[in-house]
Amino acid sequence: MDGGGTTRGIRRPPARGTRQRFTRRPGEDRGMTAHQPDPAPGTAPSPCAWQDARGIAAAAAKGAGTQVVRPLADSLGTVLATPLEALTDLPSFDTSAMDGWALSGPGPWRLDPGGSPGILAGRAAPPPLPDGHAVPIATGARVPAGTTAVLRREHGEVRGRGLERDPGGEPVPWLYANAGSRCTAPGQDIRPRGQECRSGDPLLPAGTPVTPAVLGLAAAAGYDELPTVRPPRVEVLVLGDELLASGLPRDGRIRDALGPMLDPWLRALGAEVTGTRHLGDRPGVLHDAVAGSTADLVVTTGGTASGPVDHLHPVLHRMGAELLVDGVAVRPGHPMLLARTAPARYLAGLPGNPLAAVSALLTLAAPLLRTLAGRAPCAPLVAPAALRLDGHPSDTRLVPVAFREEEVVPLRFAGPAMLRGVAIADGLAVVPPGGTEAGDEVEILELPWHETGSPVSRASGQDGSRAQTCAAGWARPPTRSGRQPG
Ligand SMILES: Nc1nc2c(c(=O)[nH]1)N[C@H]1C(S)=C(S)[C@@H](COP(=O)(O)OP(=O)(O)OC[C@H]3O[C@@H](n4cnc5c(N)ncnc54)[C@H](O)[C@@H]3O)O[C@H]1N2
Ligand code: MOO
Repeated sequence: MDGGGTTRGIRRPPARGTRQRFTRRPGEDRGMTAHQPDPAPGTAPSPCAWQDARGIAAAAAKGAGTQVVRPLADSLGTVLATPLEALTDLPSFDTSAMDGWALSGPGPWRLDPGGSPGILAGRAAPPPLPDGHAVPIATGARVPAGTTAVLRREHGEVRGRGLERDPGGEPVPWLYANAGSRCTAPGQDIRPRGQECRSGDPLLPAGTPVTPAVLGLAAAAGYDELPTVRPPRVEVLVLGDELLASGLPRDGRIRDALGPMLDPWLRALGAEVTGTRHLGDRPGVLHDAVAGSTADLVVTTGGTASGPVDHLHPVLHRMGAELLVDGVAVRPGHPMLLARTAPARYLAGLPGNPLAAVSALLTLAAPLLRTLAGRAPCAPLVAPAALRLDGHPSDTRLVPVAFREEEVVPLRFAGPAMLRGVAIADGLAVVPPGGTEAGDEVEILELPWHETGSPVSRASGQDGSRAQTCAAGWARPPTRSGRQPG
């Protein structure tokens, strides 16, 4: 197992560790479990410890996911809303596992003359096979009642027996197992009905991501459609009069780096992005956009601090929104916030500095979306750091890192306003206050583009149950990105 104290490398420790990490301290359990009373407006601790902020975000939307039944073809990339039970036995009849002959009893076996192709897959129930007889059979065909075994074609030979002739004068065909063949033992090469599952057997739990293999299993088990969790709908509101949508920075204005980044990143986290709008810095426009949004989650960028045109807090206050997280003890991104703007409607306020926005996306939006999308919590990934990771005196730091063999190395250009480091990163290291020494294990937040082919999948091969990554991946069906909300 990979949970032993001596195991090194990039790995997922046992889930028990996850729960310990989210252990609540007295007075800080607000929002940590479903069905707990909501916090009173304005009582969110400020700033909130990073792990607590993640826990609050994960728990805030418990039970808010919506079930939708979809045709199989439209279910890829979603998550099962309910357990999947077999609608049939699998196989649903005793099936030949090989091309050859169905046999009854010990050989040699009498064959019907005429060289018929015998029993083919997809045909109705064949007549019973009398003792001492054989009949040609194809892989996947129903074996007739009375069959004791299937003999593979390469293990048998058809020939006459002495001078025996049929009424037409032709040699009577008999089937002989090849000399030394031990391939006629009872049950040989027969897949018995119900070998894989019985009707009603549980196949997959709720929360299972619908992968191509799940689609195949569901089809085999009799499903035409699946109960799935509707992907959470997210609207992105990009704030800032200084932002340009194209071209080179000019006249003190800069390119919007977050609009192009957030749409696909949110989709990779399992969301359906209904649109990205640029609102500038007008409080009335922001108010109307947030209040009028029908999205499950509104993600705003910028405006979280207390500058002259930072309107997010006043707008949320005017709306009577409930601040679940108002500032997090994390660098970068400490002004990030999470609010409930209406029942089952949330707003994640990402700071404007681009790496701070990434930090907030992973700290607040990702766990909330994971819950809304019906996905089970993901065991954290840990890895030893190749170098010392400098820490903040009192806050958690999130540092872009690259996987190198079985370690992670911190990357340059990791300032709050920079994206150069994270653009080549495999994950963000979670550096506790005070920092870590070279060789210390740190938690890693994976980035969705390193879901496959990374050392993660190799390291977690010791335990297949933990081989899934936290990201939802890039395989979701195309979205209506850019569409204005209706
Ligand atoms: N007096 C204080 N000032 C600031 C504090 C503080 O604690 N006290 N915190 C700083 C930190 S940390 C951050 S992060 C920012 C957060 O600011 P806002 O969320 O209000 O963001 P803005 O002021 O709108 O923008 C900050 C910065 O980011 C640039 N930006 C904004 N949007 C985008 C975008 N879509 N693409 C690229 N760059 C963007 C914007 O031009 C600013 O340079 O507050 C600090 N101030
Ligand atoms: O959150 Mo800010 O970007 O740390 O500087």
